[in-house]
Amino acid sequence: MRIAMIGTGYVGLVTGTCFAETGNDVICVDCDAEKIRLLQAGGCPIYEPGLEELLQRNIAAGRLRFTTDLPSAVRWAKLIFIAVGTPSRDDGSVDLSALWAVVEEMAPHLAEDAIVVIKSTAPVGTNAAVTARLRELTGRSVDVATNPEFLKEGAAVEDFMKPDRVVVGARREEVLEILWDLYQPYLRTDKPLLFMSPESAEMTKYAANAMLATKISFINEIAAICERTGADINDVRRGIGHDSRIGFAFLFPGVGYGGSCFPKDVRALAAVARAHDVTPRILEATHQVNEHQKGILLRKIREHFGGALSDKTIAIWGLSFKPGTDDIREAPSLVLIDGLLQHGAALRVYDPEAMDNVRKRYGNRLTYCQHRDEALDDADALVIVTEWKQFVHPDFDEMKRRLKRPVIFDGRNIYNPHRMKDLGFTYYSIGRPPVRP
Ligand SMILES: NC(=O)c1ccc[n+]([C@@H]2O[C@H](COP(=O)([O-])OP(=O)(O)OC[C@H]3O[C@@H](n4cnc5c(N)ncnc54)[C@H](O)[C@@H]3O)[C@@H](O)[C@H]2O)c1
Ligand SMILES: O=c1ccn([C@@H]2O[C@H](COP(=O)(O)OP(=O)(O)O[C@H]3O[C@H](CO)[C@@H](O)[C@H](O)[C@H]3O)[C@@H](O)[C@H]2O)c(=O)[nH]1
Repeated sequence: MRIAMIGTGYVGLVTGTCFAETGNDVICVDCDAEKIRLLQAGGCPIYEPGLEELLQRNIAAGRLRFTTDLPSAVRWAKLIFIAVGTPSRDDGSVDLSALWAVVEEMAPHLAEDAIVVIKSTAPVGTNAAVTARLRELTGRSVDVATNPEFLKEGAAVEDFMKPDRVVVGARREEVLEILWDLYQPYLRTDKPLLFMSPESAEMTKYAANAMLATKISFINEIAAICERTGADINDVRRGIGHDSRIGFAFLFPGVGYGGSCFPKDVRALAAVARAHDVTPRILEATHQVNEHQKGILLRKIREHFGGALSDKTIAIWGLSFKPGTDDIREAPSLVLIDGLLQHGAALRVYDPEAMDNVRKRYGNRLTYCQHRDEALDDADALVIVTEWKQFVHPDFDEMKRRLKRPVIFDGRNIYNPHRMKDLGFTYYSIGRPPVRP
């Protein structure tokens, strides 16, 4: 199948590469000329486990190409996926300007039998609006399907190759058949392709993200109650997770959800609800709890040091919004860094992949450390924001030698409080009472 992927970001690049892997001819398009130049030169603009190897293999096989020339790519392709960003506006509603720019630019170049597939997350009604606009621009009826993407960053290739399900919203059976054929290699076990209306497909994407975000805000609220009452959230989490009606997934307490999806999609669905006279009480609560949660580490740090931080040096481990990615969009680490800087603290930071992105944002206001342990040198405390695997088993003796004081604020509950107490640390975590040596 000849596929044009318009928008070569986290989703477009992973999706395009994975389509090439099953033998399709794919051309990835982006208006960012620098990104395309890097990809054409064999580089990879993002960190995503397994992606680079897959990219190289498919480029070498001649199945995967990159261009800024949207018209030529559209003329050549049978399937045209749109995977551009759909960010939030200030009021929480979705900014679809990139998607509309693509629709306007592609229209004159669409082949007679081309199918447009919206992969970007876009609110209910977008498919109908794009269909109507393409009819105006081309003077004929163009097939427009909605095929939301459910991959997670840090596990994007794995998620795309082995999806729990594929959702296709389309108005004609023939379109479904073509997309079924495309996705069949990824659905070889018992995983379904679910066919529905474009409206239901659009809602499914938002409902899935809102449900997952709500679980996280729920457990973070329970963690806050645990902390005040002497209960341990980790025991409570296990106590409820074993109930098969509840399960364990997405019930890890932490520093709030970040990333380019949950924050914006919860707000976007709330905006859609309000626009249709539905009061989105749960969605608003989910968002508010999360905003509050992003401040939890700063509150604990200030309380520990009695408010003043201007003579303190804080070490931070983990800057990306989750492990396995270099992405810092809406990362809780940024809220913490902004707060600590505002209170005058000096910061020594380390992340295995996200340092370049953080450096672009903060310049020389932070000290960037090459190695995990280097960040600890002469710091008054260590703060763990992202649970990268390499933070789980540090040398605690070395940690104590390097830190000015043996104090840890753990935003991801990666250590056992009893052990930390025995090792001589003052240890704060989420939803568990603090321990002191
Ligand atoms: N990141 C994820 O994990 C994820 C997962 C599922 C769904 N989504 C959704 O997928 C969409 C894309 O997300 P992303 O994280 O890949 O975004 P991204 O910002 O990483 O990538 C978007 C790309 O589109 C390009 N672009 C913008 N306007 C363009 C135009 N007119 N022509 C060509 N290229 C253009 C940008 O230069 C950028 O490279 C969003 O709607 C998002 O909500 C994201
Ligand atoms: O139990 C948990 C699980 C996650 N998180 C946080 O939630 C955020 C999002 O994590 P995750 O969902 O793993 O990554 P994303 O790449 O944002 O993926 C989400 O958003 C994508 C974009 O829409 C969807 O495609 C995915 O299905 C959906 O999981 C991160 O900050 C995590 O630290 C928690 O705090 N506790």
